[in-house]
Amino acid sequence: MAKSDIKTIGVVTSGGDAPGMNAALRAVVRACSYYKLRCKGIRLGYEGLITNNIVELGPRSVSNIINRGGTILKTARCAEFRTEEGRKKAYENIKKNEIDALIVIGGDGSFTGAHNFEKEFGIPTLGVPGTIDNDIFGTDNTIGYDTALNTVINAIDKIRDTATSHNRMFFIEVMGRDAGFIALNSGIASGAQDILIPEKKDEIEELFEAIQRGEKAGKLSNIIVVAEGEELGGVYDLAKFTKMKYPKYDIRVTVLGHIQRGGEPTCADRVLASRLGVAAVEGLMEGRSSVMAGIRSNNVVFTPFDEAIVKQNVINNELIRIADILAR
Ligand SMILES: Nc1ncnc2c1ncn2[C@@H]1O[C@H](COP(=O)(O)OP(=O)(O)O)[C@@H](O)[C@H]1O
Ligand SMILES: O=P(O)(O)OC[C@H]1O[C@](O)(COP(=O)(O)O)[C@@H](O)[C@@H]1O
Ligand SMILES: [Mg+2]
Repeated sequence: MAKSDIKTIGVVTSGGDAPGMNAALRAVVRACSYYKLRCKGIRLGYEGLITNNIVELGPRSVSNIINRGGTILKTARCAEFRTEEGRKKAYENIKKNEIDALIVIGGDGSFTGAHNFEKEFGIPTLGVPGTIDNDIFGTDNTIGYDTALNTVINAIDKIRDTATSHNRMFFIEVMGRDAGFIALNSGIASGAQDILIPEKKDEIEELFEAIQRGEKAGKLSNIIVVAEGEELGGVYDLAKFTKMKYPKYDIRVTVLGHIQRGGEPTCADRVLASRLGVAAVEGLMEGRSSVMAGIRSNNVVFTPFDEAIVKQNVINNELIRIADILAR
């Protein structure tokens, strides 16, 4: 579709919410207004496309949301959009609402859906990476990741107070689905004795060695950060095995859970979201589609959905190395 053909842009937040999605939505709406395009918000993720839950958005519709977590459009995981039938209903509503192009703020699953939709119905789609997991190729950071990291280290700092007071060992599970970005970075920032992530093959003996090293170094309490996708086992099993091996340790488990998805976005996430929201509108106006807007080395880049979905955002081995050096 040529630049001049786009008159109305639809915008949807989809998949797990992430702090900064509202800031991205605001940027999309304000950029549309700046370029004199209409903007329509699809509520409840792809479900809103299927049920025609679509609202007109103007610059004042997004007042006072830059600082708010969650998404005012709401979001969902929508099974029906995975079916051709569901996407056909979505297309009918896109036509009914005269939407010419779609901006999808979400994760890899949402981009897969957008990509399929564009291939089937020719509606240009453009992705904005919003997920706390940071598991998307084509951007240094995803929207929400920095906020989630800060939430995690604030929580672990509190746990450290009580761990130290009681000479206890804590196993702390953090989110990330199959990725260990949150675990590795929060583990370093909170001074963890060991960090277990799915990207690194871990043996239980290595965990025990890390614990022994801590003991030899005179540590009386320990924080072990475990990514939810860790293949060696979940936090409860790891705590159980450790207790069997070292009965003298007083061990507790904390699963941080959905607290990691909420809260006001950090400055870094607000700026990232603002840049990517504007880039998404401008990208569509330049005729780009089936791509994701991202920021790499401080520059806006567009990565084809095919690549963004299939390729992995790789863990920096340097971080694994320094985590090991510092836990001594
Ligand atoms: N293969 C697919 N085909 C069509 N739609 C999909 C596909 N995968 C995911 N989706 C849509 O995207 C939504 C969000 O995907 P999900 O993986 O839950 O979250 P995220 O986008 O955060 O990774 C799903 O609920 C579904 O509606
Ligand atoms: O809220 P739900 O549906 O239980 O999903 C939990 C998952 O969502 C996340 O918080 C975010 O993942 P997505 O951004 O891919 O949706 C993961 O870290 C976690 O595994
Ligand atoms: Mg995902």
